[in-house]
Amino acid sequence: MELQSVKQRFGIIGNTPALNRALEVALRVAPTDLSVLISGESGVGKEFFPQIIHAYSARKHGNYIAVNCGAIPEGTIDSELFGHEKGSFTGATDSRKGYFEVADGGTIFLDEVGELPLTTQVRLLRVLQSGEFIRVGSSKAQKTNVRVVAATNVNLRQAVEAGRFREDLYYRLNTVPIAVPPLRDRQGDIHLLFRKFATDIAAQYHMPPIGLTHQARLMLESYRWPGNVRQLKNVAEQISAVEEKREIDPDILMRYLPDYTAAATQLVPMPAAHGGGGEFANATERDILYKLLFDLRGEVSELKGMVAELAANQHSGGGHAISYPASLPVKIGEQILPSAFAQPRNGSYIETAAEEVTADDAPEAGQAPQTKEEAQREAIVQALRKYRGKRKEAARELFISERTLYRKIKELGIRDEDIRF
Ligand SMILES: Nc1ncnc2c1ncn2[C@@H]1O[C@H](COP(=O)(O)OP(=O)(O)OP(=O)(O)O)[C@@H](O)[C@H]1O
Repeated sequence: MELQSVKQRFGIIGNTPALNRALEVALRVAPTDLSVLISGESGVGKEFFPQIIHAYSARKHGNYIAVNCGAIPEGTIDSELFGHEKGSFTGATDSRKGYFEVADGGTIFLDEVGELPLTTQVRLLRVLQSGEFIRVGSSKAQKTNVRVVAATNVNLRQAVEAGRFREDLYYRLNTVPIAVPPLRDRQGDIHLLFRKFATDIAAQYHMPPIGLTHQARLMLESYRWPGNVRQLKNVAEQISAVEEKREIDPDILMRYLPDYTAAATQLVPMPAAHGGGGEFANATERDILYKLLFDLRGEVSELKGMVAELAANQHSGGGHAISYPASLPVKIGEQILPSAFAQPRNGSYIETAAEEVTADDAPEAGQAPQTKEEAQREAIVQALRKYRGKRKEAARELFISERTLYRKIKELGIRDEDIRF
C-alpha cells in the first residue's frame, strides 16, 4: 500500500518516521480482524487511524460507527452500545438497537475507551470474546460480528492498576497497539501542518495566506505543543483571522504560543514541567479563554461597527452599504477578520454580523468574568446556547473535544436551565 496515497485520501499531513510507522502498522493490521488500541495525547490525530483500518479492511462496505465513550452519560451508555427493550427503564417507550447491533459486519471505534464504566466493560469483554451481547432489559443473547478499534489518551495500564479498567479487557483490546507520537516528537511535520492549515483558512475566507519569517518558523518548531496538532491548527487559524500582517514574525507568533507570553501565563498558570496530565487540561482552559477573548473582541468590533454605521447614516441620511474605518476588524460568519479583507465582493460589501447585534447582546461594563472558572463557564454556556444544547457543535466552537466539554459541564455544574435557548 502506498503510504502517500493513504495520506492524500485522508488529508493527513506529515512525513516523520514516527508518524509513518504508526500509519504502516494501521495499514498492515487493517485486513485482519484483530482489535486495535490507539494511544496518544489529546489532539495528535488518533481519529484517522480507525477510519484507515476500516477503509482498508474487508468490512469497508459495512457500517463504521464512532462512539465517544466519554461523551455519553453513564446511565445510558449500555443502552446506546447494546440497545434496550421496550419498558426496560423509564422513558424506554420503544425497543432500540444499540451500536453493536447496527455495526454488525462493520467496525466500531470506541474513543476514550478508558471512560467506560466497569459494568459496561463487562459487556464489552463479552462481545469481544464471543460476539454475544444482551440488550438492556432482555435476557436473550444476540450475536454480532463487529471489529473494535479503541482509542485512549490516558495511560490505560495505570487505569488498570488503579482498578478503573479491567485487566482482561485491556489485554483483549490491546491485541495490536498503535502509539501516535506527540507533535513535539515530529518536529519535521510542524511547519508542513502550519502551512496546510494557514492555506486552508485563507482559501475559505478569500484572503492571502499567512507566512512565517525564518525566526518565527524556528520558534514554531521548537515550541512543545502541549495540545498537539489541534492546538497548532487553532494557532494557525487564530493568527490568520486576527492579524492584519501576512508575514508573521516572532513578536506576533509569541502572542499565540502561551508558554512564551506572560499575559497568558498569568491567566492560566502552566505547570513548570511538561509531561503531566494537567498540561492538557490547561491547554483546554487556555483554548476556552482565547475563544472568549476573541468573542469579546468580535462583539466590541460589532458595536464599533454599529456606531460607525449610525454615524454614517446620520450624515448620509440612510443607505444600505456599510463601510468601516480601516482599523476595525469585521466579523464574517464565525471568523473575525481584519478589515483589510472586507473588500467589496461581487460589487457589494461583504455582509457582516453587525446588523444582527441587539442592545441585549452587548457586554455591559462591570460584567466581565472575574475568575478563570467564570470565564470558562460563560464561554461554555454561550456556545451551548448558540448551538441549542448540541455538545458536538459547541465543543467544536470552543476548540475542545466533546469529552472535555462533557467533563467541564460536570465540573462547573452547568445545568440545562442555564442554557435557556
Ligand atoms: N497529521 C495530520 N494532518 C492533518 N490534520 C491533522 C493531523 N493530525 C491531526 N490533525 C487534525 O487535528 C485535529 C485533532 O485531531 P484528532 O481529533 O484526531 O485528535 P485526537 O488524538 O483524537 O484527540 P482527542 O484524544 O482529544 O480526541 C483534527 O482537526 C485533525 O483533523
